[in-house]
Amino acid sequence: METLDQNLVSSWFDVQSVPQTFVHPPEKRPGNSIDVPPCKNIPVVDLGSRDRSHTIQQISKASQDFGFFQVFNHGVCKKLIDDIMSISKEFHKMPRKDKIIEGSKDPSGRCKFYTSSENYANEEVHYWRDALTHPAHSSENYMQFLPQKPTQYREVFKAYVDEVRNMGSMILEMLAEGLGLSKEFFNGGLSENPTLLSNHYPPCPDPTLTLGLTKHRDPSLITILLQDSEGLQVFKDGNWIGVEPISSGFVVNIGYVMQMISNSKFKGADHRVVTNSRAARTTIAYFIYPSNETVIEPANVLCNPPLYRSMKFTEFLQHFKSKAANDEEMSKVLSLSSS
Ligand SMILES: O=C(O)CCC(=O)C(=O)O
Ligand SMILES: [Fe+2]
Repeated sequence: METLDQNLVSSWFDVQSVPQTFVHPPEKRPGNSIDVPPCKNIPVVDLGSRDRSHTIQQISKASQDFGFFQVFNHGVCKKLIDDIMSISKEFHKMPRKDKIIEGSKDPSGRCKFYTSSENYANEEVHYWRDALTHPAHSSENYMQFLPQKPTQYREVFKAYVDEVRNMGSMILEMLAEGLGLSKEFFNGGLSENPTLLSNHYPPCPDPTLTLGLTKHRDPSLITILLQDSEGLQVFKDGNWIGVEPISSGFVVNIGYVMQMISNSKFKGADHRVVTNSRAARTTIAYFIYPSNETVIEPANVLCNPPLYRSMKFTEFLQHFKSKAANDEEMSKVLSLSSS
């Protein structure tokens, strides 16, 4: 039987050609669109601006038009951004056995190191990435389950998530206000379960055939992403457009949960990751998820009429896991008309 350490893309990526099990069918592979020009229209927002209502306007419009924006002047210090990026790269550079050991200290499996998608055994075609994920609260109780190597991992992680949490709250407050809801609307259960995901995409001999991640919409409220180089693409009006990395900036995208709560005023954006043949790419995603029992439904004031039915986040996730590949199907099961 194949084992994780052999399957890790980082264990064998330096091959002459792409293995057949990583070649996507023509309609899904990127082909020539690996090199789409970066899009200058995705708004880049100054979160520290004194003109708060202008900022709210900017991020609300971006959330309607693209489901994506970038932020700078966000309060997360540059050193922490550099440190979390370096420590993640170091993690993915460790010997494969160490990565597996360090990523499996949590008996409940919430800290997990894997390759391709979490569903390797059942996927038709594999993805060109390795990933480490774990809860992103900095509680002392959970620290024991995080990697101990690289030696600074826990310390850097804790400092990083403490600051990212504040930025996340600030963004959620502004999105709430932009929707006409109270500033605190997303506090509590709706944002109780932040999760970190460190993605590593090794160089690939033929990026036209492969994907780091297929077209998807995040099952989060919002996602806050740090990227070290290009590779992220957004599907907009039938075309793929590149999200250009900005120095010390974050990419923010709207997830399905926000789409449901906002009654589709804000749109979850479809995105994917393409690979490149030059250098490995590392990204760190901070997903803001509700707790499992939290009910998600369109906010009352936005219901004229409600487009989605209420459900607990766990139920939503079950639908997402079985229907994620198909947005139309997903809309059907979430919409009121299906209940
Ligand atoms: O790595 C990226 O650029 C995006 C990752 C992503 O979309 C995800 O992890 O959901
Ligand atoms: Fe994503």
